[in-house]
Amino acid sequence: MSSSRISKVVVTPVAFADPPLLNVVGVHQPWALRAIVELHTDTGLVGLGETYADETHLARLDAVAQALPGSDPYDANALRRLVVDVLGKETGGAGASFGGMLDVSSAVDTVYSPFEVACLDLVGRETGRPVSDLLGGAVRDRVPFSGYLFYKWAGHPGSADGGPDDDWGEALNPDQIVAQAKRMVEGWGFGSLKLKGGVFHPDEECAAIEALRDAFPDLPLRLDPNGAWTPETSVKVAERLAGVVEYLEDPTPGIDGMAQVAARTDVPLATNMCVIAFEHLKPAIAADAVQIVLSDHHLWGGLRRSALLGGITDTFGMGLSMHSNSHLGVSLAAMVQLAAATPNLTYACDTHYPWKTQDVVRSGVLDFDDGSVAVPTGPGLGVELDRDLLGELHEQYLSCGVRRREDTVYMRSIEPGFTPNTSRW
Ligand SMILES: O=C([O-])[C@@H](O)[C@@H](O)[C@H](O)[C@@H](O)C(=O)[O-]
Ligand SMILES: [Mg+2]
Repeated sequence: MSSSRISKVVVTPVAFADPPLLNVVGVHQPWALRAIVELHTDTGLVGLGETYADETHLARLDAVAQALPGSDPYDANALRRLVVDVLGKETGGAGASFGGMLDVSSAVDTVYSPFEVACLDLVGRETGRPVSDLLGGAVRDRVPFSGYLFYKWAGHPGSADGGPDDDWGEALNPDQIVAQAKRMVEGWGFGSLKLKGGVFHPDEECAAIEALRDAFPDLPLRLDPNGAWTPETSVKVAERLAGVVEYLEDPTPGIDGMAQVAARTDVPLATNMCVIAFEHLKPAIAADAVQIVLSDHHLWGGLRRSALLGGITDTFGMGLSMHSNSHLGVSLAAMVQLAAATPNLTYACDTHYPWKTQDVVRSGVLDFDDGSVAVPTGPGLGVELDRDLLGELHEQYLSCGVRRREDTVYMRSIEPGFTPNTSRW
């Protein structure tokens, strides 16, 4: 049993510049929000976690933060009980939604996650072992990621008061998507590519995938329209892209819809939308609705519960990949430690990392080489906060005016008639 106790908890909301990336529900706002969690111990250690920073979520994090001092960082079960208890009092256990696309059935897993990660970071620092060791040991020394391609505008309309433009340029047709992919592959070495769809008619998005196939004959490809298509359209797309994509991700909403598609195609179906909690696994497996689950420690209740998810997918012969949202280096370190200790990670992980230009961690640890990140072998997560950068990104949070992710609201401020494309085609 450790002698260290959590003595102080600091939750810092930060904002970082985000390009106008398009998706089924709208477009990314000029600023993406994250919260950095610091757990300080009475022995002078600091453990780190990172999560979403929508204001409802922040209030829940703060409520847990107030109750945490005095806790034992080794006692994950007590931490979980504390989160359940605090959220029960504060919220009645209501769920959460991020960006109008990611719903969580219970806030407990999402709130618990950054504290669990920070506790594991602390335990790793105290014992001198990387977090991957605390999850069962690394089975790989590098973690592969896929290049995440987005349709996007050249810049944020009205960016003078909205935030800085990016240097990626416009990507609204197959040639521009191929150019974006070339930059990703040349700059980062990605060995697979994922296109975020749900923006244009499926024929246009299939044409982009076919252009990527011509440009990169050897790279596995994925298309994720976040449920923009009906089951019927999904089957047609699967027929067209059979042998071209390694999987289709959430072509249509819901376990029932995915099951209808899966029954009519051999193209594997992946999800981070219809299986987002443990209670969804049984009906999805029974209906053979999905062949690949995208884990995400931010949403599935931390690293150990994500490892449990990996065991369940293995048991049922399902594939396993990893979901991402706009994130910073603490999250990347946690993703890498988890992936390192997950034997059955059957696909390269998603990451939004190339889209950001700012971070809160010291550089030089999580560099991409050949599309993969070397697993840090030092104590804990293996990353250190840069306090100047943390302060800078916190100032941006205070001044940017964004308090929650609202892709649809932001899109409507530019295209007033916009309605989300869910099940549109
Ligand atoms: O960043 C985005 O716009 C993505 O669409 C993200 O919100 C999704 O949650 C995610 O990447 C996905 O795979 O569905
Ligand atoms: Mg997805």
